[in-house]
Amino acid sequence: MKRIAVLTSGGDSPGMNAAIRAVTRSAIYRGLDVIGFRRGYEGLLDGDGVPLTKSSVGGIIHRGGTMLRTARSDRFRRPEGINEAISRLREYDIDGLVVVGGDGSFRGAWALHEQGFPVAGIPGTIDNDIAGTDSTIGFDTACNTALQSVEKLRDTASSHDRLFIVEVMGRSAGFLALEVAVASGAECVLVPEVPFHLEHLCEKLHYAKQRGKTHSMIILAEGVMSANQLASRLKDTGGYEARITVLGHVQRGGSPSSFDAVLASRMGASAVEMLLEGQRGFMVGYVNQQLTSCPLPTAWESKKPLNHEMMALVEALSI
Ligand SMILES: Nc1ncnc2c1ncn2[C@@H]1O[C@H](COP(=O)(O)OP(=O)(O)O)[C@@H](O)[C@H]1O
Ligand SMILES: O=P(O)(O)OC[C@H]1O[C@](O)(COP(=O)(O)O)[C@@H](O)[C@@H]1O
Ligand SMILES: [Mg+2]
Repeated sequence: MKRIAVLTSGGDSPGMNAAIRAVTRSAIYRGLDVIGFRRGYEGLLDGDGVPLTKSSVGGIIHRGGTMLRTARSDRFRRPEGINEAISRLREYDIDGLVVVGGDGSFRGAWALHEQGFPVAGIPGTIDNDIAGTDSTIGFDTACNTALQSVEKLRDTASSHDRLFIVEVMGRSAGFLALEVAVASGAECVLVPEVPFHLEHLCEKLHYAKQRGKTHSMIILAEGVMSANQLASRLKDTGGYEARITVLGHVQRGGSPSSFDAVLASRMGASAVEMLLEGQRGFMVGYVNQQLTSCPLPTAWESKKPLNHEMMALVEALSI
């Protein structure tokens, strides 16, 4: 292997820059050239590659977003897109590609692998919805960003004796919502993995009030329904007046936490080492505090389970 490429794809996440830096510097350290493709698979199809050097990835480890930018690419999904991408990689003399992204990006990387192209995946998404790794790059930072906001909202909720609904990201995964709910001491958490029952939620709020609670926080993952919808259903069914806050894309920005910067650095370096060892079509994972690798389809073939003990904890600790 003489030259590898790296790209970031799907939703950005804090720590992606640290991963780009680690891939680049460890590859150069091992005598390889590195090309960065801008705007994910879209940029790969456009041939938008730039040489990455030791200095061009300097000063980025602490920066949120991704210096290579990212995109979602419909063109790439088509069979001709995959073949075109491989032609582009060959034009650039690339021997291996490192994809930093989520489950969708890994499906794309697997399609390249199935056409015989060497690929490695590094899990980068705030959703943490990737099986085969305990944590994805950006999840810890997003939890801390959301937590800061929930703590501020708790101040005003308690001062005014109010009910708040805080909508966090997660179209089909409740990892972020659950982590933030436990860390903030929220009264309720609603996640896509657990069926939602309005009556049950109203009962909970009712009993909380009876026990003397003057304010409550509901952490809602966006995949369940919007905060607006939940607020109007709570009003119609239980007569509850809720204030709502939608945290939105603020959760995707900011400097990576030390956990994410270290995770990204370790995963980036491992991806290069594993490619050099001859591994193909794999994802780097972090399981029980060890770096691991698994076949890319592990990421989406099995659904990563939510921690049910943590779900129960939200109930038990908000009495
Ligand atoms: N089944 C698939 N086959 C090929 N490419 C895919 C597939 N699913 C997703 N992709 C590519 O990966 C990109 C990023 O996927 P997306 O699901 O948006 O983000 P993430 O990787 O963060 O989950 C998509 O825009 C598309 O180009
Ligand atoms: O930035 P967009 O296109 O609005 O996407 C929002 C989605 O991206 C995420 O932030 C991250 O998801 P992916 O990592 O799968 O792209 C989700 O939590 C959220 O639902
Ligand atoms: Mg995804």
